[in-house]
Amino acid sequence: MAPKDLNFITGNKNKLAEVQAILSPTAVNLRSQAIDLPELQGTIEEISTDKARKAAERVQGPVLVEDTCLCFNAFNELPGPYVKWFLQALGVRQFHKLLAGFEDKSAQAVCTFAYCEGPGHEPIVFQGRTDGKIVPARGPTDFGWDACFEYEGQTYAEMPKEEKNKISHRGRALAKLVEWLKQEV
Ligand SMILES: O=c1[nH]c(=O)c2ncn([C@@H]3O[C@H](COP(=O)(O)OP(=O)(O)OP(=O)(O)O)[C@@H](O)[C@H]3O)c2[nH]1
Ligand SMILES: [Mg+2]
Repeated sequence: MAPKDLNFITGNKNKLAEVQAILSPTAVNLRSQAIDLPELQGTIEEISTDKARKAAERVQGPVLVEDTCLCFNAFNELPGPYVKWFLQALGVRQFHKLLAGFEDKSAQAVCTFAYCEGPGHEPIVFQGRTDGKIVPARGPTDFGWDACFEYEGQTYAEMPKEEKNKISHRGRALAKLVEWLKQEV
């Protein structure tokens, strides 16, 4: 794969750290600008592609953006793209109580990257999904809902970072992005 410059636009430093770690063994040169973009209400793909178009307009060049959803099966996929506001309102210690009245605690973490070549270009989407379940918080609480998302007996927060990145929604989405970059060159 030839070196490829990507400008990752995100206001979330934890996302950035994971993307840097996952892409570090590849030929991608990652830079980033911390811009908190307005987000549409809509399907996961609509939100990510709209975010990419807005980011490309803002920086007047090629951009990579990402939107993360947490979909509860008992909620028919909600809170999905709106999880940020639920987490902010409840805090990570209370987050699992959302599902208190439901037997089904299963959830999917969904990460959707959108790459846009520049203003006026159609964004391309790369999505990764990981199945897990929502549990009372265990492990460090410094990143989002990591402490409440259990995958095969461990919460994301309890896993060493390299382990999380291997099986995470973000790791899986970036594997698709890297495959695409290889074919592009
Ligand atoms: O425990 C977690 N493990 C993860 O792997 C993860 N990835 C994102 N998140 C959180 O889920 C919401 C997504 O919202 P989101 O995609 O709009 O992100 P954001 O607004 O923070 O940044 P950005 O939109 O500027 O990129 C925000 O609350 C993020 O903190 C995660 N939490
Ligand atoms: Mg956001």
